[in-house]
Amino acid sequence: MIWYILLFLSRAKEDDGPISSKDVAECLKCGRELARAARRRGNELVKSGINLDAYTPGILHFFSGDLPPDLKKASDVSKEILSATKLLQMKMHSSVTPSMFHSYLEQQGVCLRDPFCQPSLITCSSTSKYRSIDGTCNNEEHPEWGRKGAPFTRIAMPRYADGIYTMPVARSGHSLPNPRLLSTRLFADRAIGSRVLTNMNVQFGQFITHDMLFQVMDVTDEGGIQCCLADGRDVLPPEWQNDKCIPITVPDNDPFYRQHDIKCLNFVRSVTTPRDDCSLGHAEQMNTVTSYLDGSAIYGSDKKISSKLRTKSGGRLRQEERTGCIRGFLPSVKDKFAVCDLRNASEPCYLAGDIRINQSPTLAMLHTLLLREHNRIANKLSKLNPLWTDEKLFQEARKIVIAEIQHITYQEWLPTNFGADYLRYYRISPSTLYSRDYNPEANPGVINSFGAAAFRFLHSIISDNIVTCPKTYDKAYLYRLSDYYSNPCLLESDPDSFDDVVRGILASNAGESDPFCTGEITNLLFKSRNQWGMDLIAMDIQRGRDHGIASYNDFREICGLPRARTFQDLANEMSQDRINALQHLYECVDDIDLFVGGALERDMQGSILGYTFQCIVAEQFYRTRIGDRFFYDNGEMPHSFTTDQLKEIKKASMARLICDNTDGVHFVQKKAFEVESAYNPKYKCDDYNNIPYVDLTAWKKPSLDIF
Ligand code: HEM
Ligand SMILES: [Ca+2]
Repeated sequence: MIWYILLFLSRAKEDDGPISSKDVAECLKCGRELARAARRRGNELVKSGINLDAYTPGILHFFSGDLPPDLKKASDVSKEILSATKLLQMKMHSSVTPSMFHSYLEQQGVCLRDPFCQPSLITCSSTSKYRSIDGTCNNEEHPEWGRKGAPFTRIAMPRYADGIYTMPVARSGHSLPNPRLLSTRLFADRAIGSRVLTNMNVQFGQFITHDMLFQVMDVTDEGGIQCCLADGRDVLPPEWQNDKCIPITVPDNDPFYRQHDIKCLNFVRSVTTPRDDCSLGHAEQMNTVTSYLDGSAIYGSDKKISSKLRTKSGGRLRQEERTGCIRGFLPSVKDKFAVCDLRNASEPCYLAGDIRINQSPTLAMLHTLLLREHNRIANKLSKLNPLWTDEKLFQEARKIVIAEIQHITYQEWLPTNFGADYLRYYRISPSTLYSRDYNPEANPGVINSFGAAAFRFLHSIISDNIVTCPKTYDKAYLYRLSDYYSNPCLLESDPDSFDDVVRGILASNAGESDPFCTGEITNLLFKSRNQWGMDLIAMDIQRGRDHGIASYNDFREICGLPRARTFQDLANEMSQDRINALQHLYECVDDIDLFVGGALERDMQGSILGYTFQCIVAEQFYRTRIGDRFFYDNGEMPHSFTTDQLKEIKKASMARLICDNTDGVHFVQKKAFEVESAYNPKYKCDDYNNIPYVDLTAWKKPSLDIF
């Protein structure tokens, strides 16, 4: 067999083998035509009325994802590359397996030639003291690393059925288990609350997710893609389906959807992007935001958006005033009904650096705190340095806000969730003052299995309700999450509402990190005015397959666990009843999806994750720290903070962020990601010993230092 592969590859290389250079050129040409035809067909389908209706879960899903126009070309080129790769594969002898084909492509290095694919023309100024908005030039050798629009990186070979892009199948060649069935059988709704974590912990997790990654679904030039009959009673017949459709079908006996007669949940494949050299090969998905933890959800990932968000005076971001409130609110979007699910135009719909901002009121609340923090800092800096220009004030305030977010993430959020011991073990914790770990060889790109599987497990800690709490703390009001998707109006019912939401999120417990998930996300996601919505867990499983994420068993091996040969080999990591459930649903232990297997593992001590997810999440946060030239505590760089400044930044905390940016929240527990207790009492905001204050006088410069 090996002999045959070698012979085959060497013949192919000499051009007189099964594939000649003429064949390759033909595949590239036809690939382009096929991709263009698919695009025309997609547009025609939408124009002929197969589109997403208003007030449906499908359209709300598209509200929180749009392909920026400047990334459309990359998406189109990648479709041409994928079609060409498929055509080339079809020209191969039938005995050529996907992995042999992969080796062939690697050896040959066949690339699409398109002006778009010229070696990157990014020019970097080596003296810039500040990060770029789009993530370019952070790494001086690889200015494209971590940029908006970069491909997600992989730490395992993809498991596409054809090795290129088709959805994965079981070892036997049968279909993998239905994602909705897996969701109902393994991720049932049982209201178990975390004993320790607050809902602020959940909200911050979603915020840093949105800073680091955003995979968007494919769209046509005419609008979003519909894969189900409009009433959800069935999938569309194949001749009416866009080729990016991967709808989730609902089993007949479904415990929830049965009563609503829903058989199909709309679902569309993610946008793909070429590798940097436009080489032929398997699909890579696109990250449409900067991978760095760099506040991109606040400031935007491209210059145009960033500029739209600024006042252009005093270094401030745009904000709106509200009667009865001291502090500002996020600016409003122009066309509210295009991205929010409002009952009337007086309800708010906000604009920020990330389009997902309005997905829930608590997400918009955290964005508002950070907007206020930026403007608070810009105002202080301007008082300290009256000669600083708008640009200087903006960049310095942005740099401080990003440093605070990185500090809160690495010193507060990660240890709370994953255990301080593990962070030390995986070398994630930064040092006491400066760290010197920047490694220009480390690609800070987001790992596909982190975004499409491991980090999504935190969907299990979302709780049913949004809680609000008045100043007196004598009552708590509960609002169902599903009544407020894409509608942040809870923040503005009256002048106290914003602070009531902050008090509520600090006083309410997150869900437990277990494979039980609230029906608010597994039955009612984006329900709008309907009685039913989508299933986020089924989507997580389907998304993992869409991205060709390697199996759970592959990741066990990558992370250092023995490969399981039988279901029983999982016994060290999982309880017997979970093993039994898996055995009941999957044909073979190799078939288990990463999302499912990882979610069912026992938690590591002190962590909300099991061994395999912990390993992937740790690898990601390690890369995010050591691969970022501008990481906040990097020392000895032209842009490094001075010792006095860094000491101040390291006083930042979630509790302080709340104290400084609310009108009427005057008491906060020191560890805001954990519930109040005897060991974590509330302190007054002016108790600077217990809730330290970041003193900005360390930023006062001699008056000549204007820029
Ligand atoms: C109310 C709370 C939340 C809602 C409604 C929500 C909803 C969603 C939706 C609709 C998607 C896109 C699904 C897809 O198309 O594949 C998504 C993706 C994701 N979510 Fe959440 N989520 C929430 C909270 C969280 C939290 C707390 C975390 C983690 C700490 C998280 C992590 C992720 C990740 C990593 C992705 C993939 C992002 C991407 O690739 O663009 N989410 N979420
Ligand atoms: Ca970012």
